[in-house]
Amino acid sequence: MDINTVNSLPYEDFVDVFGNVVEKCPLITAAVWSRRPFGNLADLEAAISEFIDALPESGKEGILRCHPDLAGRDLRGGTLTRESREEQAGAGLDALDAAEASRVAQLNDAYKRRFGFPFVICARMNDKGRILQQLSQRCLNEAAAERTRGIEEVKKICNLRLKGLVRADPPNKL
Ligand SMILES: NC(=O)NC1=NC(=O)NC1=O
Repeated sequence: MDINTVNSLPYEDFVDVFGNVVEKCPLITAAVWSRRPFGNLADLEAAISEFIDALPESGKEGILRCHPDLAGRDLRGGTLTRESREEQAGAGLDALDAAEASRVAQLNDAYKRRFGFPFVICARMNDKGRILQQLSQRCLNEAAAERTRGIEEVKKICNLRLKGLVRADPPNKL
């Protein structure tokens, strides 16, 4: 779809298409719809980013809490969203051996106990080795730093999901 088509979508279709670009946060999509027309994909990305940045810390933590654990209950139970399932499988998180699965679960729990929100990373930009390394390393950070970093990862996930939906190049004028 090109940006002209995006701009022409009625509200319901816009939310149907873009409602999960931020995992389980269709509110963000519903909010930025009124910012149309978007000049290009970067404008749409910027509108989402600006909405997120304007949230209070509690709102940012809420976005992080909407994310399923990596290699967690939702993956095991088959209740991941399509996007999340593809992302986690792409990083090999659906093929962990028992030791890896146990380590990820233990680190995810430790991370959540420490910060009160889950570890979030853009799975498509990492493989399982780096995700495990980041998970153990980021457990040691301060909460404010992890809230910021988690939101940065949310934006990376969002941008990749948007790129799968909207053609970045300007529509052909010819
Ligand atoms: N906790 C997470 O980081 N979840 C996820 N990262 C992704 O890239 N997809 C997810 O579901």
